[in-house]
Amino acid sequence: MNEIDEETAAGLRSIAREAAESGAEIACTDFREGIGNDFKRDQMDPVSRADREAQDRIVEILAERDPAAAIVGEENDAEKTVPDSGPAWIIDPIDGTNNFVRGNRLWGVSLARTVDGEPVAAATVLPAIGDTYTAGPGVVERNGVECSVSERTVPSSLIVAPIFGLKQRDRDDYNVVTSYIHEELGDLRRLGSGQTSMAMVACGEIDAAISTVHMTAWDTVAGAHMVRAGGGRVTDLAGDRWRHDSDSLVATNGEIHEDVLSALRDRLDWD
Ligand SMILES: O=P(O)(O)OC[C@H]1O[C@](O)(COP(=O)(O)O)[C@@H](O)[C@@H]1O
Ligand SMILES: [Mg+2]
Repeated sequence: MNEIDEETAAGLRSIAREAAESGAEIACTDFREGIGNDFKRDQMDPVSRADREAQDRIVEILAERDPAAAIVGEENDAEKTVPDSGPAWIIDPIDGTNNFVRGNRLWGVSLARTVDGEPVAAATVLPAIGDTYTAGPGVVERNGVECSVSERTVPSSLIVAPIFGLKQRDRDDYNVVTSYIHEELGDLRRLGSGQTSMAMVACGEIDAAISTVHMTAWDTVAGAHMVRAGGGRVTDLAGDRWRHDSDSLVATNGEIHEDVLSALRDRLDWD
């Protein structure tokens, strides 16, 4: 973890929350208004005016409050790569756009602040549900109340979210992961928002989130930081510490981590 002093960390966390809330306010004006949307890669990859305008507003705020930091963002022409040196913000103006454009409340505005590629603060705001998750080094809060990962270890009690699998090419892996969950664990949650899924792991609402493939920084960095801040563990399938450029992501409450990794590796014939 990067060494930054407590006051700086608290300031960055508060900027993250304020900027995410401002983005959320913009997005909410279009929610359930039947405004329509375009598509990027395919029909399961929508983008709306709300995504673009929320990101623009967030960028404005960050440029004013933290001008030295680079900005990485999902939409518009923002930089797409997290810099390995110096400060940066990573923005997903709407994580869960498929839910958003259908009028489903499960979408969030998510921000992470990194130093040298490692997160130091994060916020994920779910305005339509009313939950706000924030994290600094070693602490995660939901609506201002400190939280932690679950303590569940019994396989049949675990609820796990696959957070990948929209792309057809990932469906074989996705089927392996869902079979594992159905055959060995308690239940599956597929929320349509990776950031929300990881915030929920951080606060013990679910027990793990899994992707067997690389995911973009705006879908992952804030959530991975929250899981660690809540006492959980985030690695790749090999068990190495997860980074924004890792080729897979396994985020758990920590207790179950080795068992989940080993079950996944067995089922994926992974070496
Ligand atoms: O399977 P893929 O294509 O990597 O997409 C998975 C990602 O898509 C999402 O469900 C939706 O992301 P956006 O709504 O920001 O486009 C992410 O939360 C999720 O983690
Ligand atoms: Mg998005």
